Amino acid sequence: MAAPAAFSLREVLAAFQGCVTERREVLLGPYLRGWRGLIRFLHSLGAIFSFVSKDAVAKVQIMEGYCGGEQRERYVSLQSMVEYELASGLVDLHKRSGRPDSGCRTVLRLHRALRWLQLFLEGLRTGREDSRTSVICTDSYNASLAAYHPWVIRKAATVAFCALPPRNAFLEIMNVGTAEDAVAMLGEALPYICNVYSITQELFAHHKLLDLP
Ligand SMILES: CCCCCCCC/C=C\CCCCCCCC(=O)N[C@@H](COP(=O)(O)O)[C@H](O)/C=C/CCCCCCCCCCCCC
Repeated sequence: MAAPAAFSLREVLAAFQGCVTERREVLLGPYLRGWRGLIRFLHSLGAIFSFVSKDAVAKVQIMEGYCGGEQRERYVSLQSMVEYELASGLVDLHKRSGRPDSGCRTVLRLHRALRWLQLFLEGLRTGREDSRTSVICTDSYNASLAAYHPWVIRKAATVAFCALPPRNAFLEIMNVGTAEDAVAMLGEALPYICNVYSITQELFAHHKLLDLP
């Protein structure tokens, strides 16, 4: 069996860069490719993060199922997905009904995680050489995703963060070159990630989809 491809920050950058169209639509193909790239990186951090990657993979798989399914033309962009799922009554708005998870609900979970990523990468980029990745990661998590997780997940996440390598070693395993090269590439990648986040936030707020159960 072929070994899984190594993580490439360049590919993640290209995916999030290619996500947004001139009409400010967010294309699901590149969006999910960006997530696949990030998950590859997570795998390289070891088994302690497997509870995180399992959940992220499950969510990406749900979306890939929709994007390759019978209604695939409705799942080209986040905008077309929201329009289709709302018009067809596919989204559980107040309580989960036992139906398959909607695309809107699933993307909302990834979208919240994207906010964590934005804060984490910005913390890494601007952090001092001797700053601790675990602290940057915990602070970013507490300022974003933690609000949506029960105690047991918050605890497990906080314990796992302690296993993260120091900042410069972390930057070096990004496969971009030196820590300085990685910082430069983060500076390039972040505006694209922020743009995808803001457009999605606006779209979900507009349709009152930010609290889906
Ligand atoms: C540019 C390269 C450097 C950074 C690379 C970071 C790689 C990160 C890859 C993936 C990020 C994690 C995505 C996690 C998605 C979590 C979605 C979620 O919130 N799920 C919960 C709610 O789902 P439902 O139950 O409502 O279906 C679910 O309960 C969560 C379960 C698992 C725990 C999630 C903990 C999240 C911690 C995020 C930090 C990851 C640590 C990365 C270390 C660098």
